Amino acid sequence: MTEPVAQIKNVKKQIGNKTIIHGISLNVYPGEVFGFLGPNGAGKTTMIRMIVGLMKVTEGDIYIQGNHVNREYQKAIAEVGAIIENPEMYDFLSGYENLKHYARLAVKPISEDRIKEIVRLVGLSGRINEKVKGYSLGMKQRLGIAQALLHSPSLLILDEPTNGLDPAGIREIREYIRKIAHEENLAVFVSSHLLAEMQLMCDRIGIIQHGRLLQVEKMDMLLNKHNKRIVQINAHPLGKVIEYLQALSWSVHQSNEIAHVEIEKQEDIAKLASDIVKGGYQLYQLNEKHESLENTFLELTKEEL
Ligand SMILES: Nc1ncnc2c1ncn2[C@@H]1O[C@H](COP(=O)(O)OP(=O)(O)OP(=O)(O)O)[C@@H](O)[C@H]1O
Repeated sequence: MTEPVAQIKNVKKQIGNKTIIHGISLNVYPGEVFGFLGPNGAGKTTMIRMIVGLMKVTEGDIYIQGNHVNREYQKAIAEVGAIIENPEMYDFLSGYENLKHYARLAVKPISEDRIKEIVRLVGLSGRINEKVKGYSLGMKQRLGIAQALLHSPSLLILDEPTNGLDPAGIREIREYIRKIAHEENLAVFVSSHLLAEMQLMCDRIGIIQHGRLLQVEKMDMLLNKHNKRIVQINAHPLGKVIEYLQALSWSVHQSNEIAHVEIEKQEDIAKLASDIVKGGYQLYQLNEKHESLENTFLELTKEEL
């Protein structure tokens, strides 16, 4: 079993008498993009600030490559590359000069080859000698990622990396993030409030709401689980219809005077209607409802009244 790069163990955060994070535990593994998904105010930035040691945990522990973030800060932080607010870049310098400047500030020496390799990885080789002021926002983001990766960290943390980007920019960032995770065997922890974006970028996601982690799941599992096709039927008498359908091996459950039947393909709809009528029951209504991940996410994070 691969060792996790980041281990978050029962972390709590309290500010004044307000609990912002209520005991979150999760691991992030090398080579994976882990999405931290939740609505605004859920606690994503607070969690990230604790992971990078910008904020103290109230309770619990965070380890990066086995180093405790508070007790072994220098060692832990050497393994982290992060973009938390917009990366600071000098507009009047070229992308390359910016990276050179950061390389000089680094604790460990960074080779010329490493700079070139990172520039290639974020797809800026052709434009790296141009001044940053001519870059698109997406290019600036990628330069920021390059800067965060210069010292070869094991964990890359990105807080809402697609904020402010146009659809083409979002797509680019998404593709580069996936590529970097896989090529560098890097653990990437990325936060967002946008499900559609996370769906395409992440290998696993954790859903956070009101400082609680509601669910952690592999993306493909989550999609399979929630991409069920459901047919809602209203038939009479409903209880009997449900028993009858279950006896015919349909997967049925009832909610609010409606029966929900799971189907796999289009033809199942005709078969279902025909079974009900053949059983001698009255079919009043039948319609398909797509249970998407989006609905599930909205359901999960719905504000409690
Ligand atoms: N210093 C603070 N004092 C009191 N409350 C705070 C403080 N910092 C954050 N909070 C509260 O903690 C909650 C979580 O905030 P946080 O910024 O972590 O959420 P988020 O998920 O990152 O949302 P967003 O995407 O809007 O930044 C919010 O309700 C916020 O108001």
